Amino acid sequence: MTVNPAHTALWPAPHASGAVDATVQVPGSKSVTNRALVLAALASEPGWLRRPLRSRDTLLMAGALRALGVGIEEGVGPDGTGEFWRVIPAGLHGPATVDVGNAGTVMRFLPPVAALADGPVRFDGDPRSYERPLHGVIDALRVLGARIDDDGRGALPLTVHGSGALDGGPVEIDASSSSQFVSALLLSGPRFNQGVEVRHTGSTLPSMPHIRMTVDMLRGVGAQVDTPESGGEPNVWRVTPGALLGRDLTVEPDLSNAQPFLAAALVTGGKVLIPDWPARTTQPGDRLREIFTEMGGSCQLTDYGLEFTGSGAVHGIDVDLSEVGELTPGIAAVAALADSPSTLRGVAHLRLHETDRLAALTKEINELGGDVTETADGLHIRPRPLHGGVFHTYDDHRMATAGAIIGLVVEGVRIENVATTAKTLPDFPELWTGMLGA
Ligand SMILES: O=C(O)C1=C[C@@H](OP(=O)(O)O)[C@@H](O)[C@H](O)C1
Ligand SMILES: C=C(OP(=O)(O)O)C(=O)O
Repeated sequence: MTVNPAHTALWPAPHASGAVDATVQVPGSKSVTNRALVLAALASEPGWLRRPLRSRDTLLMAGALRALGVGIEEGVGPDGTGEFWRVIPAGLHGPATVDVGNAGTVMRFLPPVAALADGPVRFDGDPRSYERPLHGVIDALRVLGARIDDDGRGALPLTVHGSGALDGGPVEIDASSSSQFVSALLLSGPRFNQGVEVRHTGSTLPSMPHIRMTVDMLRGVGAQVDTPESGGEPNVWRVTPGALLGRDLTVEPDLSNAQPFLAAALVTGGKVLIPDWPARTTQPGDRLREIFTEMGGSCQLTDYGLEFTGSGAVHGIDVDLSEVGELTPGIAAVAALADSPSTLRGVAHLRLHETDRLAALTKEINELGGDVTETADGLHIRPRPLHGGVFHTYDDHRMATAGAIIGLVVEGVRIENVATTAKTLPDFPELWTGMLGA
């Protein structure tokens, strides 16, 4: 967790002069867009993604698939339907080079795709990508028949020597450091000769909604998937080999990226409407309805979207976030402004996210006068009056949005490298000032 010396720009986080009252159109989900791209690339016919997220992580995914030979055409649909991407699957070819940036979805979901290519595919990325766990994918692919050159650390950089096909079959992995290991193997599973049976052997498994999203989207393109929830064995997922359909999919708004805007209503006692909030979704951000209600707000899901209202009071919370880890920075920011202490649990794996999120949140909130301590698997947050100062982001988009939440009620917060929000929400500064009516 080091401050990036290349990023000295400081963004004065806007201070809210009163209760916010805004409608915020949140761009598409990163997790849905990148799964949809992979599934469309592996399909046996062209497909469409409407309102895809255009951000660093999704453009890296699209760029990588193009490098492997997949056609991705971009366009704008008729009035009101927004942008679309048309994905035209093709034979997957190496040699190719993939830049994963610091995108967990790209570094985990694409090595199994590369194993199906007909030549070597080299994976590289940001310095932080070398530290993020990948052993679950590398070891599993070797068991399933792939040849991979790496430096033995179970991490990037590496080369997958695709041979045009992969045997597949049963494999055991420990996915306690990232659910994306499971998702990665399942997404390409229909294209393995024997399909895949993934058995998770670790003691914990984070981010279950994201695994459900993978299963749901696989079924949506015609794959047969057996899961623990559909009567299978606990911790075992089975994907049958078979062709995938091309789909016409409209991407839901990113509910985790809706978080700072909902938080704005909560901490200012205001009101925010997020249009197109899905009535049914696998996105973990949907849990915010419950979490932010417990922290003092109230919400109503209507045909227009989610209307979230702050009461003026912000309460602490004791909550297990293991299923929804990516919400932790935003919840920690709200908790630092609450009227009682909070305990956030079940998120030890966040130490290996974009940055060590537990250390980064502790340090940055405490430097504004807060009282946060790290626990073995989370944070203990005792609210104290905060003051302005620099909020470092460590190349982590969710640190930047967490700092912005605090800046709404604490004057003089300056966010270092707010541009890091481009990972999943390039328009964040404009959406944020727009919400405040600036
Ligand atoms: O599959 C996905 O789209 C994601 C899974 C989660 O990863 P971990 O299980 O590694 O936390 C989540 O934190 C990440 O933002 C997106
Ligand atoms: C953990 C995250 O991303 P990634 O997909 O890179 O793991 C995140 O977006 O909070």
